[in-house]
Amino acid sequence: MNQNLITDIPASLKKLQNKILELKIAEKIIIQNGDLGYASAPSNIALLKYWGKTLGREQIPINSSISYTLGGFRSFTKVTALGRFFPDEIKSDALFSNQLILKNKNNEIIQIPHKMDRLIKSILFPFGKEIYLKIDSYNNFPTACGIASSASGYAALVAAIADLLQLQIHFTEQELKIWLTEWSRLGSGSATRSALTGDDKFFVKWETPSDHKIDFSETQNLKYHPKWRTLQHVVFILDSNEKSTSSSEGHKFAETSPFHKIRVAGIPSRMKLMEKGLQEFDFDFIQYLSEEDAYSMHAVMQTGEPKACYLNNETAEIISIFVKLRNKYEAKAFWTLDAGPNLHVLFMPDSLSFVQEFHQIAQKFLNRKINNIVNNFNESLIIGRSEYERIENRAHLTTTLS
Ligand SMILES: Nc1ncnc2c1ncn2[C@@H]1O[C@H](COP(=O)(O)OP(=O)(O)OP(=O)(O)O)[C@@H](O)[C@H]1O
Ligand SMILES: C[C@@](O)(CCOP(=O)(O)OP(=O)(O)O)CC(=O)O
Repeated sequence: MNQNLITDIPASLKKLQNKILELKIAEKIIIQNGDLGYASAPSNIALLKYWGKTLGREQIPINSSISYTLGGFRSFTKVTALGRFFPDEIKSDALFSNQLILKNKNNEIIQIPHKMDRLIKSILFPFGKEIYLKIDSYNNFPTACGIASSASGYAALVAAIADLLQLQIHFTEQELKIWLTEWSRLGSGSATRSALTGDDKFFVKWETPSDHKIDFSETQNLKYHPKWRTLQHVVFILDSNEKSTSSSEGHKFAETSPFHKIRVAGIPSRMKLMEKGLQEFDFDFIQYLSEEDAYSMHAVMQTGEPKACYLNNETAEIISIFVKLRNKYEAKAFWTLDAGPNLHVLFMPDSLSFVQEFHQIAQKFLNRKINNIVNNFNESLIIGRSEYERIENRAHLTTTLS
């Protein structure tokens, strides 16, 4: 097996790779030195979490998940085709991993993870060694600390390559959807939930196949009651340092926890209940299901071997403050966590004063300032330069609480 290429790709995606090859041979897709591709993808926060993968399969989750799209927390990615011959300025950087160079907003070169290198090589397989990519990518929020930067990062990268290849023209809508969601999944599981284009992608479901021999995992937007449109989201940053165990590493230990099987067995019924709660606007039930699943995922993380504790003492302390205060005010708000200590709070607009008071009390209790980022923008994945520029000018995150 070639370790540098993803081999376990679904038949539907293989078919699309063949289509790209045919288009290339027919000279309908011609990529020249300097050609560009642009995309911007939102992050997402799972309400029912993906934790653990199907053994022996590439990025097939052990359980289905549901997420809320964080339209304001975005990755912005530009890819440049370099062709076989690198310009001198790139050569002098001398830091490319055969297929790509990743740069951040300050033009600093970032180490390219092996899994990203492998993804790009696999996507560009129909082009052999004809295309090398320069990648400029940045996030408008802290990276790798539990705000799912891998979700937006990989979805934006895949979509920018789609733009470079002009797949919006060459593929049908359904083909483009499969191409984007499946390559994003193969990059980072949670990225598939950030890879849907078009309006109204607030809540997204990613389903594990019912039969584990099936190679395809479906991602789709969920129907929801229109009242959810006013849902607000803020993340309280307790620690913005990169976590020591990446989510990808953490998934590997999930099944060593005695609670893992129990959690996974309960997910199908919870999925149904959550879908119903979203359709009917049963806020209290969504609150209950989300908080329970966040606790149960972290219980699995903390009881595996080796243990991965993504939380810190402050997280537990401020959750306790949150819950006590919510009970007092009967506020419409709930918390959730990713693989990190930072607290995500989702709430209805009439509970804003509760969230502000919670913030004040939590800061007093911890005796320090707690930075927060408010998600103030709703937009799904966008592809292409003009849309990228439109979004880049508008998607500024603000810290508006108190
Ligand atoms: N803009 C980006 N472009 C490309 N890759 C990115 C980008 N942002 C983040 N990544 C990749 O995602 C990795 C972070 O992924 P990881 O799963 O560890 O953290 P996370 O996404 O914050 O975690 P979680 O999904 O649990 O919240 C980074 O180390 C980097 O490799
Ligand atoms: C805790 C989570 O955020 C885990 C996300 O895991 P990743 O998608 O980051 O992992 P890989 O597939 O290995 O890239 C929960 C979730 O987003 O569902």
